[in-house]
Amino acid sequence: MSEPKTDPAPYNPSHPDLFKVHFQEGDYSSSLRAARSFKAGENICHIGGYPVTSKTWRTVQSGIESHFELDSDLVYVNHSCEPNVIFDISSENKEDWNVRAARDISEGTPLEYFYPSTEWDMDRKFICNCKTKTCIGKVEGARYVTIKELEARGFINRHIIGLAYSQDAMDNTRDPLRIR
Ligand SMILES: C[S@@+](CC[C@H](N)C(=O)[O-])C[C@H]1O[C@@H](n2cnc3c(N)ncnc32)[C@H](O)[C@@H]1O
Repeated sequence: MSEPKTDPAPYNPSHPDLFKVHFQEGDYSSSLRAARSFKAGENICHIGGYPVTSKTWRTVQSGIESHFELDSDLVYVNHSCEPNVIFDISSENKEDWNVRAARDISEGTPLEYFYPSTEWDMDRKFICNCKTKTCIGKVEGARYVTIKELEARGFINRHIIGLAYSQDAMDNTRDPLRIR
């Protein structure tokens, strides 16, 4: 005899006054949309979560070998190569981890951040559909992006900058004539 069907738990928005999930049919096509407007530089909310032992498609990298699972609707923030929000997790104090508006954002706009600003080598890579002028094409993590391309995004977390410069130094030691 088959198990009786139970209804899935109803969606309970984590920050209804700030943003809401826009559920969309199809694999991973949902997004998070602003529930009000934000000014450039404005702190949108705190980034909270719990540490996990290995990275997945939904974790965020907070250090060279540390990853955490988001505890809110922020898990629905998609990637853009020209992002409108910043995930700032550079502080050693987790209380200071915040999502900030990278520019003015109007109500209803999808909130998107640049995934390589937190991720070095992503668990699941994908072809970007952001359709911006500066699109990097395949989103794999900062390991596969040049320092110039990273710095062009304006904000990259400290652990990623450290990893990128270490990789660059190692590459230049192997090939001193290489221009990155
Ligand atoms: C943490 S989830 C973000 C929420 C996701 N869209 C969903 O519906 O659950 C990350 C996944 O969303 C998709 N995604 C995010 N940004 C994307 C982009 N710019 N282009 C294509 N797929 C994207 C990818 O499948 C990625 O692995």
